[in-house]
Amino acid sequence: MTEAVRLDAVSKVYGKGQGAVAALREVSAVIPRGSFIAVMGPSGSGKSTFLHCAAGLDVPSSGSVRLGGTELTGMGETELTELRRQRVGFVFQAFNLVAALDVVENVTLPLRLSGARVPRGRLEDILRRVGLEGRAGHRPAQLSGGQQQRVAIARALITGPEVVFGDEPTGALDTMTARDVLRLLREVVDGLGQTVVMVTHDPLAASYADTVLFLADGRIVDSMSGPTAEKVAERMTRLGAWT
Ligand SMILES: Nc1ncnc2c1ncn2[C@@H]1O[C@H](COP(=O)(O)OP(=O)(O)OP(=O)(O)O)[C@@H](O)[C@H]1O
Repeated sequence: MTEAVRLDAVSKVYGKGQGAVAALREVSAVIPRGSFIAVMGPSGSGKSTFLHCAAGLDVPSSGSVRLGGTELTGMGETELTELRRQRVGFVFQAFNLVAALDVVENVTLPLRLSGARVPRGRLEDILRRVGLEGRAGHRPAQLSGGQQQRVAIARALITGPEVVFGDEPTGALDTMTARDVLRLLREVVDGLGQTVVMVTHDPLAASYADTVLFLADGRIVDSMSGPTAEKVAERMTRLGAWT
């Protein structure tokens, strides 16, 4: 097994003194390359903090994060920015597209920002995979929510990242559209060998993953392979998420 991401005893404390909050407490996890991982847990359990530390968006208070063998802890902000631009992709709940740019311009933005050439073949392949080949010249406002999230997924894939991180990527979508987007994420794992790590509140979304990690109070308290929506919901209820 090759490791895409490895966290060793990662802790994150926000604030100081009396007001300090331990968002992560010595979390260790290995994310295998080519796997689809969902991160679940009650509100405030540390899911976003986990994702941000794993992706180099946030710096742990202690412990080690490695992306494909590269140690992130100790890196300066310039180095981290470069790493985020070239080696990871992000998909957010709110799509975060640039309204004034069309589909192709949004998708290729990460490459253009780093001064890289846009490989035509890859652009066409990715647009086809996400089902947007007929929409290349459309602006975000001319697309449905599901289509906008497909643009965001294409933008996350264009640099050929080692890992795509999703923070509630289906949180703003209706159930049917969310399913389409989840199927697409599953396809990029199965078809492209992409690694995907996704935070979600939704047991159905988590059921598309290979493995679900459950966080509670800043710790990984459980994991589940071959999840079903029912089993995930049951586990979440036991964690007190919905009481
Ligand atoms: N920038 C911050 N400053 C202070 N405390 C923070 C900050 N970010 C998160 N926290 C705290 O850290 C803990 C974990 O937050 P985090 O956002 O990681 O949880 P979460 O599981 O993603 O929550 P949710 O499901 O509600 O989005 C919470 O107690 C939160 O209030």
